[in-house]
Amino acid sequence: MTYESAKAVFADWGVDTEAALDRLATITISMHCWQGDDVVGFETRSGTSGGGIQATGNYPGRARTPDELRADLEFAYGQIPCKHRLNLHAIYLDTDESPDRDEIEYHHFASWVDWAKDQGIGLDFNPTFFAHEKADDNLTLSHPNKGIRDFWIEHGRRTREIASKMGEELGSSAVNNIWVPDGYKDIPVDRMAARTRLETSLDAMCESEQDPAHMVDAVESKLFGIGVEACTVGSHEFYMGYAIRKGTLLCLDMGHFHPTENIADKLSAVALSLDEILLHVSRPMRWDSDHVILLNDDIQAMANELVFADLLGRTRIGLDFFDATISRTAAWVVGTRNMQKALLRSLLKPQKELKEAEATLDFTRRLIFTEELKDLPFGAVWKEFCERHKVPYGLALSRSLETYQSSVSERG
Ligand SMILES: C[C@H](O)[C@H](O)[C@@H](O)C(=O)CO
Ligand SMILES: [Mn+2]
Repeated sequence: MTYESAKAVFADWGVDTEAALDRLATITISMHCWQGDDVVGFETRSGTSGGGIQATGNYPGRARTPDELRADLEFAYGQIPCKHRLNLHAIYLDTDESPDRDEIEYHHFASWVDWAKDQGIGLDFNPTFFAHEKADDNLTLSHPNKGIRDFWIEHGRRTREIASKMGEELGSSAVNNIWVPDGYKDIPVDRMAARTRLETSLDAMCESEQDPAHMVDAVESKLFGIGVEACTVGSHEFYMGYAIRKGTLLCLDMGHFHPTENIADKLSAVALSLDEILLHVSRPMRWDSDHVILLNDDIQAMANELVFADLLGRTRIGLDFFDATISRTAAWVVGTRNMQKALLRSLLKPQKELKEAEATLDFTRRLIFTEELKDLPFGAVWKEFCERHKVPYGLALSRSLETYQSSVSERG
């Protein structure tokens, strides 16, 4: 079907495809650097990934240096309509020096900022509280040992300063997202002590005022991880309360809840108490497996909530998946485009009519509409979006992804 025919079909439903395309073009997604190298990073002194997260697979082509990662990112961005952001972790420093985590400084990341300027994109940042000998107990900011807590507090402080400078340099506020793996394999007897230590450490880490135009803090909860099955110190309730009281963003990672929980349902609930939300869009499979996101019901539900609850203006959309069994550049491209496709589908729905049906308790009409809408020609509108933004579509995309992958497969 041509775009013009599709446009007419949507117009019959009262939907303006041009308005949807224009809106989609304004939505920026923060693509995570760690899909490109299986969360290894560029430290010369770090350990294994740890912290209960695990990239599995050994597909060829893993980026081994900052230059390789940037080349892969440039290729991936070139296959995704519009400009997006890059989400960097603190282990992705670019330097000949070997600073420990409590010694990192802005200059270790300056090359990323120069590159981001060239690309015309913003950066986000994350302290890295895993893959380090001082995280081997699966306790960092909540560790009973003050020396270990202080080490991680200093790391976190530095990342806030680095994120702030990144945001200032790029003229675009960076999120500094805090996720710690802290927890217990077996049932603890003093959860309160651990949570009190985590709160005190977070307060110490975040005590310096930063200009929100340069950086904002986010806190990310989790249900459990490998090795911390019994208790995660930074649980959802812990961080929801913390974010509301302290005015930070709350990060909702789609892999960090019970498998049957509807994460999309949480958006409007937490949005009533928070100014801004950070999303880690991911795909758990039985656990926090971080599979590449599909255009599936969960992602569509998330996009629907963002659009229908008018939350796009105060939600920062980040991605969080890492699959090392497939081409890493293809993973970025397919996952990011899927997020955009879901948003486009939501923008192409007759929101007013659907809301009216619900408000008047006409649930039959709501059901008929939601089901009939599934047959609308979304693909033709997405194709138009790709063409307007000069990125490949369909088989041409497949060829482009395969050609690039062939060019990096020889990496050692
Ligand atoms: C690498 C990320 O910080 C990490 O995936 C974190 O966001 C997370 O989701 C841990 O399970
Ligand atoms: Mn996450």
